[in-house]
Amino acid sequence: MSLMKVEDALSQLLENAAQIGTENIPLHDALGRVLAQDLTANRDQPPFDSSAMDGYAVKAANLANIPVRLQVVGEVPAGHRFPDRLSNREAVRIFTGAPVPEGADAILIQENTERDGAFLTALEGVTTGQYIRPAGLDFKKNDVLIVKGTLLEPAHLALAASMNHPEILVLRRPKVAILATGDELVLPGETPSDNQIIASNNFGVAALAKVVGADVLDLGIARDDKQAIASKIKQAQDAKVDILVSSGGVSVGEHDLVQDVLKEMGMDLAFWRIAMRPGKPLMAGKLGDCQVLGLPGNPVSAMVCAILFMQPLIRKMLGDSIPQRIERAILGDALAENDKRQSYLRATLSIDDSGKSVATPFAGQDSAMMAGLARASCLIIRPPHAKAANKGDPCDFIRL
Ligand SMILES: Nc1nc2c(c(=O)[nH]1)N[C@H]1C(S)=C(S)[C@@H](COP(=O)(O)OP(=O)(O)OC[C@H]3O[C@@H](n4cnc5c(N)ncnc54)[C@H](O)[C@@H]3O)O[C@H]1N2
Ligand code: MOO
Repeated sequence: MSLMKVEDALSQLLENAAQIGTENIPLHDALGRVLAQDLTANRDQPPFDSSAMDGYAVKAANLANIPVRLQVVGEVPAGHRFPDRLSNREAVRIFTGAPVPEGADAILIQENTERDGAFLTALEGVTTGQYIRPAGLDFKKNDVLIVKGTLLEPAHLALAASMNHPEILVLRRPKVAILATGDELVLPGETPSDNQIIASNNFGVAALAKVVGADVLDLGIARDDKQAIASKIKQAQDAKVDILVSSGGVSVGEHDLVQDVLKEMGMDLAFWRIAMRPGKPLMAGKLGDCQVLGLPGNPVSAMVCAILFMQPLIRKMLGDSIPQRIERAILGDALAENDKRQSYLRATLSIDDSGKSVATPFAGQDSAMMAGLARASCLIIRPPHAKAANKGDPCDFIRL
């Protein structure tokens, strides 16, 4: 059976990915979410000419010759307003953020004054407009300040608050169900028999889904039994998940039942078996509206396929126009000629003396070895049939 090219499989998967729906959420919950509509200011900021300093609101022209004595006719803290108009040779005690009284056109900072009861002496001159923030300086009502599609960061939330939006329309988080399959698996903390191992894929794959903005439903482990697998898949359907990600049971052995069960439940198979290492048995399909990814069971294969396919799928659903980022480095070690499968080699990243990124592959690349994956900081991409490469040759990589 021929193997599909990685790039073809990925573009087919992403082509089928519809953008997720929207929901209105409180601003406090919006960190890391994707804005679903342009956000428009509901008011001017500041809404009035306001003082930028603690000091005195004055007429700049009165301070042409200093020192000069002015009468202090009132006081205006932030949140209040001076009720009258300032006359010549008058000043109003003012604090940062307070509205500038009518008739005043500058703020004299208090460090440049001497106060003497109801009078002050101005020791320095001021220019017109000094230390006044005019109304609308930051933004004006109806300005679009955060555009649709923005990944919301802390500064966006502060800005949205000052625009007077208590709630915000964002893309829903894609819901991802995660299922492990295999008689040999038990959960961490359970007691494995002599023939069993601890299931690890759900934990790594769930985390990879969460970091790109998904909600995860962990379905646990299904035994290698059609009924058991079908009942877990039914659970995912009942929860109306957007993506179902299984691991294990997608290769060619008699106990690899996942694809059969899914097809019996109505899945349209999109592709199965990719020219890549690790991850050859990767499978994808659609079960109703739900995208299905069948990851291989080997722990590194499951993680690498989740990075290469599941994460871009989630990102695409969240409107990311570049769902996968490929960077360039030079090799920190020589590599042998590659065969027909595109390889993803666990490697470390460093910076050499000239500032170039250097990717150095590990010697051991077995797809069952998790310790190495946890030490890796990138995956070097080796195209099919790549010629032997020397240390210092260029390479592509995906950052982990
Ligand atoms: N004759 C062939 N045999 C295999 C082929 C092939 O093309 N022809 N492909 C190999 C490749 S490549 C991979 S990758 C594996 C993947 O097979 P499955 O997806 O069917 O996975 P399993 O057989 O169920 O498990 C493989 C391996 O991974 C362990 N595993 C499974 N789930 C978990 C989990 N949740 N946490 C930790 N470890 C897990 C499982 O115990 C097995 O050791 O097939 C090759 N065979
Ligand atoms: O290609 Mo399989 O994914 O590990 O070894």
